[in-house]
Amino acid sequence: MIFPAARVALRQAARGFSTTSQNNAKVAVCGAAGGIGQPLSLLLKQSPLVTELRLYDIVHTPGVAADLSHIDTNSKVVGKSGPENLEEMLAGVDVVVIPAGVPRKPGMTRDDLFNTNAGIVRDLATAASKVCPKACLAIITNPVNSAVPIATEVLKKAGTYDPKRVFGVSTLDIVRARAFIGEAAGVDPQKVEIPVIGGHSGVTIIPVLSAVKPSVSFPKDKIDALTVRIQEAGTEVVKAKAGAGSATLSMAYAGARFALSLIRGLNGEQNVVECSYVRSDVTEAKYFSTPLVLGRNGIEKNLGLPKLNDYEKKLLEKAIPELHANIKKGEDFVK
Ligand SMILES: NC(=O)C1=CN([C@@H]2O[C@H](COP(=O)(O)OP(=O)(O)OC[C@H]3O[C@@H](n4cnc5c(N)ncnc54)[C@H](O)[C@@H]3O)[C@@H](O)[C@H]2O)C=CC1
Ligand SMILES: O=C([O-])CC(=O)C(=O)O
Repeated sequence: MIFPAARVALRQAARGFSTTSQNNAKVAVCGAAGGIGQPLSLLLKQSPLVTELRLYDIVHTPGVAADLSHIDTNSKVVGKSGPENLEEMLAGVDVVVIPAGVPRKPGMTRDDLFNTNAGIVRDLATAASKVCPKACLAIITNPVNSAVPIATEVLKKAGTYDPKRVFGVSTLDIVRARAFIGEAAGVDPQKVEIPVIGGHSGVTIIPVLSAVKPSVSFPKDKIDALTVRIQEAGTEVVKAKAGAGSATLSMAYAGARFALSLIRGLNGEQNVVECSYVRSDVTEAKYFSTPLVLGRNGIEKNLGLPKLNDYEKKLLEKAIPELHANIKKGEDFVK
């Protein structure tokens, strides 16, 4: 006979929610004092899946850590700033989330951030390769399309590269697509499922509206408008913030969702699926976002391209040359 409490514990363990040894995720946030880093760290502090939160930035992290550490959840928070403390903050963590670097101002493209942010991503990946070589890296820093190849080349040089563990975070594109489709179709956005594939900038963002669940049928002009809005949503926020940065709160929400999905996969939970920009042989582009099953080793399985209609195939054709250029720029920076 199994007691009810034991039955619940077994069921929870099977779903990866055990509160015993499985639930022991150490997460580092690099760029933790920034516009994304602070609310992202708050959301991670709220999760029972995170047992230790390490906050790193070049400035202000001790204050952010002191503040968060007063929250009555069962995780330890430490925060140190300055490059001399970077390796200590990363040592032995399971997941490194990277929202470090400058954001856009109106009139800039994500690629305009390359010169400043490329070196930041390179240095953080270098430190990770030394002190947490098995960690999953979740890169939020723009331009994501080039930042993931940069991290990859650094890890390859260090001999610690595992393509199953390096992710570009494109979750905000899915979050936005759900919000906009929910609004347009009059349905609860939380019930909307949609793959957004490709990369994370302008035409490389490909919402697969033909695959929306529950199935909705929009007229052609609405499909055009929704597609462009999802592709340009980052710019919509940059314009609205009028010089005060880009999306931070929605990105923190999306970044926390992605980091927690990674941890659920690492914990052995089944059927955790997220789209993310990763090393890929699904299209001609070396890196591409498609739905992935996340598991104990990072990517368990790449679910590949969803079925595309002719309109979406044209979007894909337009995305590939830009992805090639963005990827090459990132690779060349490290080589
Ligand atoms: N992937 C995505 O969907 C999105 C990406 N982003 C990108 O995220 C990045 C951060 O954006 P925000 O938080 O708004 O910027 P922010 O300027 O508010 O914060 C960035 C933080 O990074 C820190 N930083 C700078 N150099 C660092 C280094 N070497 N090591 C550690 N930390 C360092 C800064 O001190 C600052 O606290 C930008 O590149 C932005 O374009 C923003 C929104 C969505
Ligand atoms: O637009 C930006 O610069 C920030 C970003 O990636 C987004 O909001 O999607």
